[in-house]
Amino acid sequence: MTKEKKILTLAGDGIGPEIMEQALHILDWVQNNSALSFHVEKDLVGGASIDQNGIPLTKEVIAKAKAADAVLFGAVGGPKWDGIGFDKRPELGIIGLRKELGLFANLRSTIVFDSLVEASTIKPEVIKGLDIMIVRESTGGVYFGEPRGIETLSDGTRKGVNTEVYTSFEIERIARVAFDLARQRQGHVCSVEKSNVMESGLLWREVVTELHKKEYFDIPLSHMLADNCAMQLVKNPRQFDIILTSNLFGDILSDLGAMLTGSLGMLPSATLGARQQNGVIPALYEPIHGSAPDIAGQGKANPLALILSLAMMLRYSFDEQDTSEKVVNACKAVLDQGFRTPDIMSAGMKLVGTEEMGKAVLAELQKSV
Ligand SMILES: NC(=O)c1ccc[n+]([C@@H]2O[C@H](COP(=O)([O-])OP(=O)(O)OC[C@H]3O[C@@H](n4cnc5c(N)ncnc54)[C@H](O)[C@@H]3O)[C@@H](O)[C@H]2O)c1
Ligand SMILES: CC(C)[C@H](C(=O)O)[C@@H](O)C(=O)O
Ligand SMILES: [Mg+2]
Repeated sequence: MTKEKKILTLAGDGIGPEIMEQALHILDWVQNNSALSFHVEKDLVGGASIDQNGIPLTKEVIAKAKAADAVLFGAVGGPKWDGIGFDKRPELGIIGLRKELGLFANLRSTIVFDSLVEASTIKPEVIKGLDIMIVRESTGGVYFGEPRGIETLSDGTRKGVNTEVYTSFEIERIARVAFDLARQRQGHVCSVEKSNVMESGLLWREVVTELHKKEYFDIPLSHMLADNCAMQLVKNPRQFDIILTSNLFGDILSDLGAMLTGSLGMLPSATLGARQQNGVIPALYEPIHGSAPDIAGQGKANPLALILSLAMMLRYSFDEQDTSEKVVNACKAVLDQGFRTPDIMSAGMKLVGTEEMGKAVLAELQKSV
């Protein structure tokens, strides 16, 4: 009998709760159809937590996240909380969890499913078969660097400051993740920075090159400046296998990657920390998109990015490759059958809402047993 796995679900704001509801049905199915058994606890994060507790991430939630085997996360933020200061914004819910749990490796899987080739705004022949993993550093860089803030100068004008900081330890740690993944995928790594204008970028390039020379010389490695990378991702995205990059560049390039796959609603992610003494790797799984305030509450959101994040959870946290593949294949099958939420809709397809899409995936899974 496998030990019960603890999962903390944090649905968050906007479309977060809508897509989480569908993911939880899939989780139930997994529990009933695999050796895994789950203890699922739900809590508040982001704006929902601000409304209830006055802050976006409570100590209790941090403690529950640390005690869990995995966290499944929806999305945070929205116009309701726009005026709140940076020390209390809903987005601190996710940034704080990454920092508190030491989740430094954000893996953003950018895959174009065959039946969605037409949903992308990029020509089919450019993106067909695309499979990129963006390895984004997620506990450092300009998101956390000091000094930061907004100050009023003596002449009454104001100055906003953020600082990009990377240590060689942080760069080497995330580079290892990228190289190890490349080895598993028999792939290659493109390391992306701005070493032409930023010292942190130059250090990034030096550290990655050093590590590659010492321990990963069997893996093909290239370097690219981030602005060129954005252009190359649109021009010829299949030249990439693994993109290794910083927190900020990874954030931007992964939204770009999402549109290659058809929609922000299609891109899942896993954010992992270092293995702890008890053998557990802290992990959080979330779609890369936000709370989508423009469609929240309308039952239109695409739940597939979160369901695919759940599939990543089965793979990376619970070593359930078969069940993970079943979930991915069920998502592929519903797309092959023509089910489309509005974000991926095209002529001749079957327009469905969040719930119908979730049910269609579940129905496919039920067929697979
Ligand atoms: N991890 C997170 O929680 C996360 C990530 C990104 C943005 N945000 C926050 O979300 C809020 C809104 O940000 P934004 O509008 O810039 O980005 P967003 O990702 O919420 O939305 C951008 C666009 O993509 C669409 N979209 C996103 N997810 C979708 C889905 N699953 N199905 C269909 N369409 C989808 C939205 O409708 C919108 O048009 C902000 O407060 C932002 O800080 C949170
Ligand atoms: C909400 C925000 C803090 C977050 C980020 O910038 O990391 C989001 O855009 C993401 O991509 O996960
Ligand atoms: Mg983002």
